[in-house]
Amino acid sequence: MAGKVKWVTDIEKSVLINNFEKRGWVQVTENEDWNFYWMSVQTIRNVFSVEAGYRLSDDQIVNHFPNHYELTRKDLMVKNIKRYRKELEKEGSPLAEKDENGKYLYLGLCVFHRLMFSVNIPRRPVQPWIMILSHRFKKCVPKDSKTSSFVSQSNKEAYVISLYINNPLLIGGRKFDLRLYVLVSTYRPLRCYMYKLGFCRFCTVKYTPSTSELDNMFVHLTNVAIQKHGEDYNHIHGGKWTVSNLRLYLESTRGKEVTSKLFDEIHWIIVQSLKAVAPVMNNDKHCFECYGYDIIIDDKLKPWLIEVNASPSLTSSTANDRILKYNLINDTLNIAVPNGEIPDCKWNKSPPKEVLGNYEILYDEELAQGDGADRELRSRQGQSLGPRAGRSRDSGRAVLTTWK
Ligand SMILES: Nc1ncnc2c1ncn2[C@@H]1O[C@H](COP(=O)(O)OP(=O)(O)OP(=O)(O)O)[C@@H](O)[C@H]1O
Repeated sequence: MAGKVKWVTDIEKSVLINNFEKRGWVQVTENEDWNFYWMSVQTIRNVFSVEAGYRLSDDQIVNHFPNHYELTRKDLMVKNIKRYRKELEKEGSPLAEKDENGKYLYLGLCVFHRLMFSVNIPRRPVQPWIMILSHRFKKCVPKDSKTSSFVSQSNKEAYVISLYINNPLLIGGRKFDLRLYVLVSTYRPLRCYMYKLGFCRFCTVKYTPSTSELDNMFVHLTNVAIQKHGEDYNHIHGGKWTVSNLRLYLESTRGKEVTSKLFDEIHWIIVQSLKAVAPVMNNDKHCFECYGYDIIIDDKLKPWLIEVNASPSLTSSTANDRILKYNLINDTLNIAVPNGEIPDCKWNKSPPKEVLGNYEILYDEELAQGDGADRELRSRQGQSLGPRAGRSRDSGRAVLTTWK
């Protein structure tokens, strides 16, 4: 058995197990010597807890960073993005430029989320809020803009409340969101990859911003786990579109230039969210992580980051889904475990292009060295102003946003 990777998982999904078996890896239990552990977020907490006293050896790797929640908990993500913006502002970075109303011109990345323990909603305009409580959803609208409060059955639990995007881009009258996969192999230096085969998840019932339908989950929540219980759920396509279909649709209905700008902005948001958490992330050399980014596009074609998932679902709702997720894991393993051999966590985590499969480099801090904020901004302004005015010749090596 020497020389073969020994794997464990506590997530019994065929797309994982088929990939391990295809490589001729050997299954062991967590109490035996293992090299590769694809684990849930609960297990990673235990592995890295002080009480566990676990020390991973150089030939062991895992699929999470210990404090991934700095990115994947909505309120912490917001806190980190705010801190990142302040730091850029202090440095006098042009990226932190604001408009005349004090709004960041380039760093308005995500929906406003807030962790709350009481029931008062921060005072804001009449826009609805979405409240997430113990994985169950309750939506609420301020009763009126002055009181901005509502009655809760329990005020002991923690809530995350988020400003609700009530003007989503609709296709066929339906709301959808994007699920994009992003692999981070190291945070310092930051190196991340974008998976080309993301998808859109559509609601089964036509959208209306009317408050009378606010309780209708089939109108507002794009989660497959919810939509599959809808009367109109289609089990063949599962209410999904590939991102490339979305791109084609937008190019033909809105034009190539705005579509390109939208995708550039999506890539920009993802890179900036990762840069915001990089300084606080425990960049343990045994770790890599494949995140599921959830993005909603509004009717002005502005993308909003809703959430980042550390354990994106590996459940397959359709035949295409199964192929996609199998390939996602295959390509992820090819990057995380070079040549499928016993891992050495000290390798430089810079795989050759040939093994990337459907991943492409989204950002590589080492290649970007010397590019600096000015250059990033120039490329961003170039995109916003139109036909790539500010793009510099080789910046595309480092940042995907400049060569899509
Ligand atoms: N701020 C928002 N504006 C508009 N729609 C939203 C917003 N937040 C969430 N949604 C909708 O609700 C759905 C579920 O939200 P979200 O993914 O944040 O919940 P969750 O409980 O964290 O779900 P999971 O972790 O299972 O993905 C999203 O897919 C999206 O369709």
